[in-house]
Amino acid sequence: MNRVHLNRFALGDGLGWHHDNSEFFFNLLLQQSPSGGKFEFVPNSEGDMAKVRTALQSVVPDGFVHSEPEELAPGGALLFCGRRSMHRVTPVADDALPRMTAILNFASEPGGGIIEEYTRRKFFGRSLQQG
Ligand SMILES: O=C(O)CCC(=O)C(=O)O
Ligand SMILES: [Fe+2]
Repeated sequence: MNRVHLNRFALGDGLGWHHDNSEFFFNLLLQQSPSGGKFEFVPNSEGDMAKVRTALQSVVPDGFVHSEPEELAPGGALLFCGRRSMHRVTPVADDALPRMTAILNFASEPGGGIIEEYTRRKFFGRSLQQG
């Protein structure tokens, strides 16, 4: 395992479409929002610009975007290859409960899949590195 982080998505928070640079992650759902805050993905989009462009359009064909299973409840988990399949978290639309996840990222080589300074700041708003 190369990295662990906790995500908390409150009202209006989401995460845009992206591919991860880790090999895969274990995503433990701690709390789900009643509305929005859904994990969505486009299977096998890595290197497929047509799929990437389609996902970025406002209207996508039926069945193009997949979602985490409806029955995934807090305490449930996903094993996901975020390098291979573009994914996002839709904005949370309810201020009663934030979506909260614990993400364990795995790399096959020591030091692999480390996220760069720019991405750390964009994702997390801060970084341990100075400057
Ligand atoms: O919090 C989630 O459910 C997914 C987060 C994610 O895609 C990531 O941390 O790279
Ligand atoms: Fe991700």
